[in-house]
Amino acid sequence: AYVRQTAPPPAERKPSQPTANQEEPAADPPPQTDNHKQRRASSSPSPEGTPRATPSDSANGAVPTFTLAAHESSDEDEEDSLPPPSFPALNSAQRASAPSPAIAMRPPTEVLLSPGHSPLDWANLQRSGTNMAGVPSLLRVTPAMLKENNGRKGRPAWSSYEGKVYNITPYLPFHPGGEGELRRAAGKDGRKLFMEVHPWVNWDNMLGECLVGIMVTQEQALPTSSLEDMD
Ligand code: HEM
Repeated sequence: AYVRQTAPPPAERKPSQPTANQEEPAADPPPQTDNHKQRRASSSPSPEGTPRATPSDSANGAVPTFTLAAHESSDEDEEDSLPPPSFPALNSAQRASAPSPAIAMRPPTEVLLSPGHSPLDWANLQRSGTNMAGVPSLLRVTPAMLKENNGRKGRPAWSSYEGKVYNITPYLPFHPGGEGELRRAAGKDGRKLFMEVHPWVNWDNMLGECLVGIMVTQEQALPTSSLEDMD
């Protein structure tokens, strides 16, 4: 037969059940903040409301109430560590209802992506493992090569981000900010433009299958000066 182990002392049990006993009136409540009182008052059982267990019905009355204060403060710690709210979402009410100049840093961009070019379509294409770099193997890309591949005159559009070079050509019709905006980064380092608009976007996730290679200096690109030869 199953024999129940001796329960741990309440002080040890409490942290794993942080909210369980919050609404139970304590026999002898400790001093509390106003905020705490309000919360408790709004959730306290009324005689006409749903019947609730009274302290005498359960062992909860025995739980030391000082842990409530401990929980309260840990609550605040969690809130403090949350990241700040991000820029208003495209579909947020703040944007829709005449945003204040202080909040709207620039007007919302209305970009209509052609059918089959939604973010989900791009995600599926990336996941399919299709190599979209347009090169047979990873290259060492010199500044001159990057500049050359600017998407004009039938050439591919490359763009570098923190030393990695991506072929952004296949992504152009998928870019939620529009093809024209993305083209501004063609043939150059796009990090600054990128970070000004959407620092929350992860370019390596988005363009992993478009990786062309890494940036090197002109000298590093020369066969005679590769790292192996220098040893
Ligand atoms: C190649 C790297 C880039 C990738 C992977 C990329 C990806 C994205 C993604 C995923 C969004 C939607 C963001 C969201 O809804 O939160 C977006 C929006 C946008 N992107 Fe890019 N982007 C890139 C480069 C750029 C560059 C270089 C510019 C500007 C020159 C730019 C301008 C914009 C704009 C204006 C929007 C619309 C944002 C809005 O209205 O909230 N993007 N981009």
